[in-house]
Amino acid sequence: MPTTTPSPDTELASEQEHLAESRRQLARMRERTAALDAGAAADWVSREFLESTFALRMKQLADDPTVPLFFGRVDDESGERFHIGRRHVSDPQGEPLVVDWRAPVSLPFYRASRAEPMGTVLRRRYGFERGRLTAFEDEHLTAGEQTEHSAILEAEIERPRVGPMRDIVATIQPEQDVIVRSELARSVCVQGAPGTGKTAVGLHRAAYLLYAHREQLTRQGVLVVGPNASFLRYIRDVLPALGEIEATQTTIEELATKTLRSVAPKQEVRGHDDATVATLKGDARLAEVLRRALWAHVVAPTEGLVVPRGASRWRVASYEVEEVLDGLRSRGVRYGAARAMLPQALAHRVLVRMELAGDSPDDRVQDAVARSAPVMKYAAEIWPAVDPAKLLWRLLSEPEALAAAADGLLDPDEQAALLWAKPPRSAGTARWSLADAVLLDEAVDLVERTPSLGHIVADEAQDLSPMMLRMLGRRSSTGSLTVLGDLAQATTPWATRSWAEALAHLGKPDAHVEELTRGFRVPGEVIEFAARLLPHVAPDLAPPTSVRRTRGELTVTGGDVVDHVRDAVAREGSVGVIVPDALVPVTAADLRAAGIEHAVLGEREDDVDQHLDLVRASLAKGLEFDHVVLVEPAAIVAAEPDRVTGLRRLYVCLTRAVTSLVVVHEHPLPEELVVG
Ligand SMILES: Nc1ncnc2c1ncn2[C@@H]1O[C@H](COP(=O)(O)OP(=O)(O)OP(=O)(O)O)[C@@H](O)[C@H]1O
Repeated sequence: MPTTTPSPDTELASEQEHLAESRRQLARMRERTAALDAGAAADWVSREFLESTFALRMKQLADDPTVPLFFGRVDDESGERFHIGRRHVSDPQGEPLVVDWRAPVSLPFYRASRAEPMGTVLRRRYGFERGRLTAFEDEHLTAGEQTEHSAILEAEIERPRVGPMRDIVATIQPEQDVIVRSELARSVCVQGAPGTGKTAVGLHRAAYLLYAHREQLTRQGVLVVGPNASFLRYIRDVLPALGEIEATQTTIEELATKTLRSVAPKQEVRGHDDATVATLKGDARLAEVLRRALWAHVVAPTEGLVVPRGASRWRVASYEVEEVLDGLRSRGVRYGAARAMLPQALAHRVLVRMELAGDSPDDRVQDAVARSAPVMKYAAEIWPAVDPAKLLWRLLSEPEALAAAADGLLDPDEQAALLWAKPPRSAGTARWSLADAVLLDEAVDLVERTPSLGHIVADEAQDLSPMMLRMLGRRSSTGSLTVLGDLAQATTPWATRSWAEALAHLGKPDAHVEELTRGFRVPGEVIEFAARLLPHVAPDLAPPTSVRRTRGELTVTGGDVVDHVRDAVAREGSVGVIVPDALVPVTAADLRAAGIEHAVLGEREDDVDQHLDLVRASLAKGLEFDHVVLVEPAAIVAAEPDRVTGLRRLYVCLTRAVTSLVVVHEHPLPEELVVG
């Protein structure tokens, strides 16, 4: 057994002194940064850069007395010891008092075991109470101890959940750490049962990569993509708590809206597609339809090019122009880039004619010819500029345009389904749906290459359509991805069927797929209950297990929802009342009438900070609460377009509880949930 408190008082006192000294040194580092003067910079650009660098550094050096400066220690064989914390702290001589958890020397803290001690003789974990170091616990990795049980680790996993998600830096598990520290060039896909820490792992990987490749990733950017705004609010504090404020956190809808606004300012996603149409619009075949529709704008010339210059008239025959077009088409560049090359390519042909006639024109002549009115006009006619929004608007409005581009790809029924019932008069007045905006993103990229970021973390990726996956794929074409999800929790009609398929759409077919099955959220009794649905929703997946010591409390009952909520609210920790979407108004009214204060998730900016959240079933994904009151499971299932999706939605809702789950129902439970 590792030794726990009570420990020798002197050892505890010495650790407390180390903490106090680390805090003093952190304060010194902060003072030094505050005294740095950006005014000495040579010009305003450098000054702005320095000022923002100093401001960032000040934020990173902020000391929150409630957050321990270090949480662990490793002693190696040579007698060196390293205290491990969220940030690096050193003394004036540069000697480290605390090393960053992401530094290579911290690795054994997460990975060393008795079987593989990695040169480490001791691993120490610290217990804190309100920022005060109160206990420690040692594991001697080279001694012949048998049990690997940590009370401090267990306490961290068992702690009640309050407010937004917290970092897990003190307790990252070896199988999670392998993902967190996998190299930047490598794309990783994590399939994981509910509560196995996918979101946590993705965020910690972003923090790790930003540390290990700071300069590159600050330049190229890191993006975290989550399913909706409430989820982003739930995770928003994790990266800043790890000192990382550079990563952008967003949703697919926000990304698509940005694209929409880039072609049609002030536009919003306002339209709505039914499930069949949205699924069709999310189909990867649409990428080919768009590509064909765009490139069909390049037309074979009916006449050759004539360029008057001085007394001469230079001619390029139409068959030669066709050769030029073929050459540009086969270069593998975007429509817009190839279009920009056309005048020069035509001018080059004119130059060849001049040379054949005995002239010796130079580059300046070629430039002048390329910029001349006849060449520009001719080029614009055979290779016109295309507005991506108009391109899409035409495809969705004009049956002939769609038929021409979709021939052999979409059958007549599919084409009919895609067309707007009442086409808007112009692209500018269209009510674009989310699926449309995603198609627009594809069209924009066909015209002009979308810049790639350094790394993207895509959470709940099982719910993305092929076209949405392509959207993220093009934003990481030269970067890498962390793809997180659970096929059993897929609830969109266009959800992916397999990770191999999703990764192919993302352009990363070789990404490594890891599976996590040890659950840190849902206690045993609750996860076993939820897992009854697994054979019906994802028969190929391994059933999740729980590492929680407590078995949890599961109650399946009738009675008044308000009474159950009242009981839950009286307990420690957060409470989520998860109801079928349609029951939100009546449940909110009942809670109000009973004087129970609550927030309706998704309605307010501070929703995830509340003690009690009323959560519509369709918004529960990714969240967790100490106590969950789940109302009318059968109605949650019935609200979805098909049974499997309904059962998956229910599986998501059943797996949000950390301590207790009360299922309240009047109608019979779905039969898949009843065994025997
Ligand atoms: N190593 C760990 N130590 C302590 N807590 C952990 C650890 N890993 C995960 N957790 C906790 O378990 C809970 C679930 O984690 P997370 O939300 O990342 O899981 P998930 O796999 O994304 O779940 P879901 O599929 O339901 O969205 C969180 O409270 C997280 O802090």
